[in-house]
Amino acid sequence: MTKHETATDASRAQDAEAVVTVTDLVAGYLPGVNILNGCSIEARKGELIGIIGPNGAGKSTLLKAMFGLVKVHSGSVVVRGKDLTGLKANKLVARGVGFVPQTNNVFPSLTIEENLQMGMYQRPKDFAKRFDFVASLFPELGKRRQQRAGSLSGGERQMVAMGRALMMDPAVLLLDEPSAGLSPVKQDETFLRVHEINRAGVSVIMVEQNARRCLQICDRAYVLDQGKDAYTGTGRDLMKDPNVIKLYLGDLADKVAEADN
Ligand SMILES: Nc1ncnc2c1ncn2[C@@H]1O[C@H](COP(=O)(O)OP(=O)(O)OP(=O)(O)O)[C@@H](O)[C@H]1O
Repeated sequence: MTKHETATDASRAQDAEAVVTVTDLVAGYLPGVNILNGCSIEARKGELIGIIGPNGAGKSTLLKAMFGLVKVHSGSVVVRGKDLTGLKANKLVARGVGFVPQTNNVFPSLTIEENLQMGMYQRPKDFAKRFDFVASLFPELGKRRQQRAGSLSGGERQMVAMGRALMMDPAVLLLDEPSAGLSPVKQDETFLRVHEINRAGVSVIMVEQNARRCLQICDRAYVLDQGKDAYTGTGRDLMKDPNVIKLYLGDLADKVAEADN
């Protein structure tokens, strides 16, 4: 049974408090050129939120704007009740926001352990405790802590990058296309790990190109179009929504119908 099929999980999440509320975000890389055009999303405590949409819709830009890497022109990013709009990344990390970029997300010349230390430079005394937590989610990282990250496979690097972001005990983890460039088997493994991270109590906002898998594991998702949240709902509802299918999903709905039968 996938997560979105458990009614109790869904209703629990609906009652939960908001961890992140993004309201009417307008942001872009260049003056006068907005990529986000009034985008609003919310993640409640314990939720796994998917962000999908066509190429160039602004999915990665949304995460970067939330993480202080793209200039916000208007709108707000509120985390656990505090307005953190436009704060720099290091301040956001200290306030409970973790971010895993899509590429160049490990230090290849450093060992796994050193990579994880880099995630904790603001709170080094808690290293051992947090390392144990990360190693409980990713046992391979614990066993191979002295191995250089540059010698790891793409899937293993993704785990190091997620592990590093988890070191600061984030309330919300922002993941930019964690399955990008991985084989189908490794993609499945990565989604499983994301699900486990979420089950360990971390709210997750995940941008994904692999819409079908994303909608299968998330509690709710947003479909972005032209820098705005065009549709939202549970994964299953979105897969059946004619507007979403027309905009983005194509023949995905047939596959869902097949799976239902
Ligand atoms: N560093 C940058 N400088 C200027 N424009 C950028 C930059 N990065 C992205 N853009 C532009 O912002 C728009 C949205 O890009 P973004 O990467 O957020 O889309 P996306 O929905 O994540 O797409 P994809 O699924 O293809 O990764 C695109 O038109 C892109 O060209």
